[in-house]
Amino acid sequence: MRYVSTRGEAEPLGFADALLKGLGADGGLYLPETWPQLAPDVIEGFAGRPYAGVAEAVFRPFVGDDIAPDALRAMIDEAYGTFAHPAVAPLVQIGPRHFVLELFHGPTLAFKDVAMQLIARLMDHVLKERGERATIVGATSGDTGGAAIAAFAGSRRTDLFILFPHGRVSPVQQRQMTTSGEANVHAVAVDGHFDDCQALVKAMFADRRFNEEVGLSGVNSINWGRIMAQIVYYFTAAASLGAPRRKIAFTVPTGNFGDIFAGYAAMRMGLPVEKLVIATNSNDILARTLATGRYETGAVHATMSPSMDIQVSSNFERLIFEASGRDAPLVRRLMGSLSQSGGFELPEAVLTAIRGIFEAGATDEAATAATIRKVLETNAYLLDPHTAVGVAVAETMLGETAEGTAMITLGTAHPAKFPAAVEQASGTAPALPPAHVGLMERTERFDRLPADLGAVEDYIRARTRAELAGDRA
Ligand SMILES: Cc1ncc(COP(=O)(O)O)c(C=O)c1O
Ligand SMILES: N[C@@H](CCOP(=O)(O)O)C(=O)O
Repeated sequence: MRYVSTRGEAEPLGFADALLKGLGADGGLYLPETWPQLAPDVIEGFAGRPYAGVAEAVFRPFVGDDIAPDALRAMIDEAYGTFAHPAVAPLVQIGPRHFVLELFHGPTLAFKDVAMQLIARLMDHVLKERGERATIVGATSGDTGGAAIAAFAGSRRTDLFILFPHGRVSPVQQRQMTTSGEANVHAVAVDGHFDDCQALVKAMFADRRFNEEVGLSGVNSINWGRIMAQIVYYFTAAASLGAPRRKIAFTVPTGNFGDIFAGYAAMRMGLPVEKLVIATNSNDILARTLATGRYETGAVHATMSPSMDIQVSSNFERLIFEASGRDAPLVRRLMGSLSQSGGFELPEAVLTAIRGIFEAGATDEAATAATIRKVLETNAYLLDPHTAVGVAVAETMLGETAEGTAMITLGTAHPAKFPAAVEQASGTAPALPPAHVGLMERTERFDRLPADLGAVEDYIRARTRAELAGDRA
């Protein structure tokens, strides 16, 4: 399988190269040249199969010959062996035809673990085969950073630099990033929003000299490997509820559009999905775009679902590429307008194509809190605020789905990652699972930097050299 850039000016790459590069040299995001197809009987056969087996079937056509089948299977088994639930991603019913897909049983209690546990192993494998090292940079609004640190901590082939917005992540999220104690891990609090962190990461990729000097790699959902890993749970969840014979809709709490794009990918691979619902908090740029056709960035609002406090939604670029019939010049024009004027107008045909598959809704803080309360009262089930955004939007969409359709809302984080918000909404304080007790007492180590490219690059250069010197010693 070859991977092409959404901006059409970077050379197509094989799986292993696309995984290590992360972002195209033209600033574009990689996508498979064609979508592999899974036949209806194969999808039906996923019901009741162990998660790792489904993952292997989904990954194989994407990975091709770049990784030997036995090695791939071993990495999949190891990655999902770190999950605390035997099903990896179990479903919980919260209404007559409404289910929450729990994606938070991994090491850092958020859905990011599903992909990060796998891609850390894949990257390490490829680097080892090539005798190379990589400097990995990541931007986080809270969860990607912790998941990346848990997955890469202690790796001798990577230095990991995670940029998070200072004062804008939950205390649990911050401790997961700042207490690893591993020398190859660097948590950096940036004076700014998540969008500033993400812009810094993209600017580092665009700086060719720096990129080559440190051997840059990325683990945000700009990396195709992240999306690929997230496709699996759309298949396992849908098949366990009767797909492809039963109709399924998904609602996805959305920020950077990576998770829901994985649902789109599953659909393109043959999974019948009635609709994909984008759920946002008051940072509702995607809901506004679907309503008006204009993608317009604005001020970031701080909410109780901080990991979705995002304006520039990276993976929307992948959707535009797809919905425009893979029109790379159009993507270049729209992304140019985004960086120059903070917005762009979607052509009518692209908007119509998107509306044919996606719907979108936004909730405010009061509705999110009310949803946490209501689901606790009716189901004795505690939602985290991000999942609650999804459940609140899904409830408004259920009436518009066909009779019998099952609605699956993605449960993206464990409520104990956001105890203050959950307690304020419901009166119940969620406790960290036993494996995480003691996290809040560990010593923190992080540095604070301005949202300035030069300062961040100098910081990384200095630490990467120190790491290399340490390795030689
Ligand atoms: C808990 C949680 N929910 C939802 C999201 C949104 O996911 P995505 O950025 O893939 O749209 C994030 C962060 O990305 C998150 O951390
Ligand atoms: N919400 C995310 C933001 C980064 O998203 P990614 O999926 O592109 O890594 C986070 O928690 O960091």
